[in-house]
Amino acid sequence: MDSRDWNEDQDPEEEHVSGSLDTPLRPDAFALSDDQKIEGIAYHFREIMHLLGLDLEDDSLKGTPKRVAKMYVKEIFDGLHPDNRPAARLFENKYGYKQMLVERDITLYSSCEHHFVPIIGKAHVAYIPNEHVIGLSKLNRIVQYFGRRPQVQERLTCQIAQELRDVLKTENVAVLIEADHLCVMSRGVNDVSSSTITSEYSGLFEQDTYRLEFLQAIRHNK
Ligand SMILES: Nc1nc2c(ncn2[C@@H]2O[C@H](COP(=O)(O)OP(=O)(O)OP(=O)(O)O)[C@@H](O)[C@H]2O)c(=O)[nH]1
Ligand SMILES: [Zn+2]
Repeated sequence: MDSRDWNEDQDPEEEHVSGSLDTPLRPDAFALSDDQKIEGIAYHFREIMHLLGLDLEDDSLKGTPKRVAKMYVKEIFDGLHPDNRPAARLFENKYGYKQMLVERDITLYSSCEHHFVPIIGKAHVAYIPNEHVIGLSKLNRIVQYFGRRPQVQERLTCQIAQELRDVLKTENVAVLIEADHLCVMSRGVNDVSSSTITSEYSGLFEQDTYRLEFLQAIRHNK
């Protein structure tokens, strides 16, 4: 493949207005293999470095285009590919557990889709089970999967909540994310003290009692 073909048929003026929670993807987003994507991204990243005036013969810099491309495709953006959606390990709720389960302080790494710099934070999730409970680590994996995309924090929050509702077959779900955006901290307004909180509550969590119990649980010191 000539990596310069990448993106050729996309009209840069075209507006992508999506009414759904889905990350806006091209219809042919999965037409290329990972290796083809890495080759194309490395080519273009080399061009970016070249335009910045960097010496691509330097032994520390010459591997960077490929390194960045691999990092995008295989690591920080691998949540774009549905093949990487975590399998949800469910167990029968034999114990009849009917209270809320809160998994708090889940490490969150994501990337700002406006500037392609990191979003770093914590996600707190809760649900009230019906017939099934989920393996705890799968809650972390769901957060990780949706974090590993270019994101805005609002969509990230809603995507995680929707996935939990789908997987757990219950509306009784809460998600709260508190995060620092490097695009706000290290450039632009250069504000290192502000942080961003987003939340989504559905089912019983729309009621104050449940919401407050959740908020209290995530604020409680370990
Ligand atoms: N709502 C929302 N905005 C975000 C998020 N991440 C970054 N942004 C904002 O996206 C906006 C992009 O605005 P622009 O004016 O196009 O970009 P900019 O010129 O770099 O703006 P500044 O960051 O103010 O310098 C900025 O205000 C960012 O702070 C997010 O998760 N949610
Ligand atoms: Zn940003």
